[in-house]
Amino acid sequence: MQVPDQLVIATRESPLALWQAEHVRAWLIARYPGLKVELLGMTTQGDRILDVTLNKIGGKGLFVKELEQALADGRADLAVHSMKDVPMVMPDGFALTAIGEREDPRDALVSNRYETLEQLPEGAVVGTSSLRREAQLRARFPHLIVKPLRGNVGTRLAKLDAGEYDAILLASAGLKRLGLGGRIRADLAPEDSLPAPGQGALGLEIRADRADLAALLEPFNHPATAAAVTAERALSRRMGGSCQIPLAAYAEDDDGFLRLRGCVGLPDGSHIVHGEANGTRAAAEGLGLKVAELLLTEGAADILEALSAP
Ligand SMILES: NCc1[nH]cc(CCC(=O)O)c1CC(=O)O
Repeated sequence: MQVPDQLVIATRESPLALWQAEHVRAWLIARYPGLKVELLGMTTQGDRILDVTLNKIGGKGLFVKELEQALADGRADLAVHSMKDVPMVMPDGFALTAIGEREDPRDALVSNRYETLEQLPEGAVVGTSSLRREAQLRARFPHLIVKPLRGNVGTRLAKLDAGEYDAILLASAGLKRLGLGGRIRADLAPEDSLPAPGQGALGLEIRADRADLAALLEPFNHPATAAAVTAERALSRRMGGSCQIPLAAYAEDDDGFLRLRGCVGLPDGSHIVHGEANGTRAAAEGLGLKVAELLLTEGAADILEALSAP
C-alpha cells in the first residue's frame, strides 16, 4: 500500500466536529508514522442558519455539502462526520469508506435541578429540536413541555444554564467527547429514548474514485459498528430517511448477531409505533428493511402520510 506524505481532513468548525477530526488525525498518525495530516475547517450552511429548526430548512445535507465540495475539488482527501448527520443516500461520486467504533449511543438528560426524566414535574420545560426525541418524550411523559433548542453543544448547555429550560436532551457521545460527561444527569434507556440512526458513530467519507484512500482508511472501520449502522440506515432510508420524520433506529451487536429496534411517531407523541427483529451482521441491510416493513404495517405508513400532508 502506498502511504502518501500528507492528507487533508475537511471538517466543520464546531468544537465537536473539530474533536472528531482531531481524533481521526491522531488515529492516522499513530497508524502511519511519518504521515502528515492537516485539518481544513469549513463553515457549512447548517452551521450558519441557527434560528430555524433543521427540519424546516432542508435537513442533514446542509452539514455535509460544503465538505463534499472540498473533496470534489481536491482541497481535501477525506471528511469526518457524525454518522447521525449523514444523509441516508450518498450523492453520486462519494462513499462512506469506514465507520469507526461507536461511542455511547444513548441520549442523555442534562439538568441543573432534576436527576431523571421521572422527576420532571408537570409543565417542566425540556429543550430539544429533534422530532425523534420530542415524539418519544411526549409519548412517555405527556405532562412535559417541549421547547425548541438549537446550536452546538456548548450553546445548548449555556441556554440551559441561563434558565430557559428545566432540562435538555443531548447525545451522550457528543458530551463525552467534549469532556462534558459530568453534565449528564441520566443516560436514557432505549425504551425511553431510542437513539437516532448512526448516533455515536463516526464515518469517513471520500471520493468514490479514491481506491488508494479506501485501503488506507479500512483499518479504521469497526465491523460491529458498521453492521449496526448499516441496519439502522437501511431502516431509515426505507422510511424516507430525513430528519423531518420522528424516527429512531438502534442496533446492538451481540457477538455477530444484531438486534435492531426502530420506532416512528407523530411529533406530539399521540401515535408511536415500535418494532424490532434480529439478524446476522452479514444481513444487516435486509434486517433494516425488515424492521421498516414491520413498522409500516403496524401503523408507520399512516404516520408518514399524516406527516407529508400539507
Ligand atoms: N445533531 C447534532 C449532532 N450530531 C452528532 C451529535 C452527537 C455525537 C454523535 O451522535 O456521534 C450531535 C449533538 C447532539 O445530538 O446532541
